[in-house]
Amino acid sequence: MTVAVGILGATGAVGQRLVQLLAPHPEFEIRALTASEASAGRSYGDASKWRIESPIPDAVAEMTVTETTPEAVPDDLDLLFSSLPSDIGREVEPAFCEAGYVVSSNSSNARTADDVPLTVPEVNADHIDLIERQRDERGWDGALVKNPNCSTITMVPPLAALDDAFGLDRVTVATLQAVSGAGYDGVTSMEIIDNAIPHIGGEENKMETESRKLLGEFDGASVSWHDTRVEASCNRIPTLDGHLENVWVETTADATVEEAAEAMESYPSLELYSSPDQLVHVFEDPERPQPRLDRTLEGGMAVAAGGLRSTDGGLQFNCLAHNTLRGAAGASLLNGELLAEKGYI
Ligand SMILES: NC(=O)C1=CN([C@@H]2O[C@H](COP(=O)(O)OP(=O)(O)OC[C@H]3O[C@@H](n4cnc5c(N)ncnc54)[C@H](OP(=O)(O)O)[C@@H]3O)[C@@H](O)[C@H]2O)C=CC1
Ligand SMILES: N[C@@H](CC(=O)OP(=O)(O)O)C(=O)O
Repeated sequence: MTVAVGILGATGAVGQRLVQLLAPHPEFEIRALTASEASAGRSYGDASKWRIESPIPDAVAEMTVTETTPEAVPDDLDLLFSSLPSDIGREVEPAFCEAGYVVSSNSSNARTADDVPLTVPEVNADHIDLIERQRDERGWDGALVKNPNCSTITMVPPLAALDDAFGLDRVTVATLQAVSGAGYDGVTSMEIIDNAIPHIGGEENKMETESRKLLGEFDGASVSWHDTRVEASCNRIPTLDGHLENVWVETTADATVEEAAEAMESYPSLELYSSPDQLVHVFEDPERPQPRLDRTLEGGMAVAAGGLRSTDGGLQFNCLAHNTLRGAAGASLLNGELLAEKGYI
């Protein structure tokens, strides 16, 4: 089976990661690349200012970038990936869905909308069937599916493992986020070198809401959000890739460190092409995980955890994931693979 795909916002930090992951994909084939008016009409190699460690794929470099409108892309595409700024995504993604395209989006708009599936396939693949309600209510032939914020994705797999085994009552998290999370033009070197910035606009609220939707129950019509309390504090630090997070949890049932580690390590992955063999890897070395050493675990698609210890009433641990792979492009790709497996494309 060949799935013809396009990438909206293909020239950006996440768009380039999508190209990197899609170019060698056995089933998905890149047929369209879009960006802003400034890039439209140029070759992808020229417009993208490729910044990824592996070379730009030759065939993709020669493709012409188009504007980001339904009229500008081929109408026989099976799937679109969207890595647009959220204000642009908010405007154009519904237009693509209305025109019949299925969109797997990484942008933050509409993530918490009642009829939009927000999925991490290993955690809540069943929520994808919200598409039925979305199509009924919006009259779309296409569909819109979201992956969560990169910081949220990093903590949710270990939290899901703890929730399944012991129940979750309260989560507190502090993040140390890489500069690539702000996009290529997001943080200047003068702002971030020799520094840390204790604010990332809107990020705390995303972690506090998206995590509860992801961990919620889907009854076939709507998602009841998990009732755990989640509190976040987000910080930018001068790493390039990989978000590291310090997490404190209060569990409903008591959990020892050994039981918690076992719950995380045995939390199941999926058989999708881009799924890691093991979703959460737990380090015993208290100095791990570290961004530079551990962000490429299982091709950047696994979550690394460590520093597990008991606290008064719960547990503390650290976790890490590659923000533009597992946290963004890889997350959208997994959702695309889930859409294919479930027959939505
Ligand atoms: N970086 C990360 O770790 C993560 C990012 N995200 C989200 O993913 C999305 C993309 O992020 P990122 O790749 O970092 O952003 P970038 O700024 O690096 O890239 C933005 C992309 O959108 C295109 N674009 C900008 N304006 C327009 C427009 N008016 N019309 C059409 N296309 C436009 C750009 O094209 P051009 O080159 O022509 O300007 C570029 O392709 C954002 O919503 C971001 O919040 C989510 C999780 C993690
Ligand atoms: N805000 C995140 C990345 C991001 O763009 O998140 P979102 O997809 O929720 O907008 C960061 O700076 O690391």
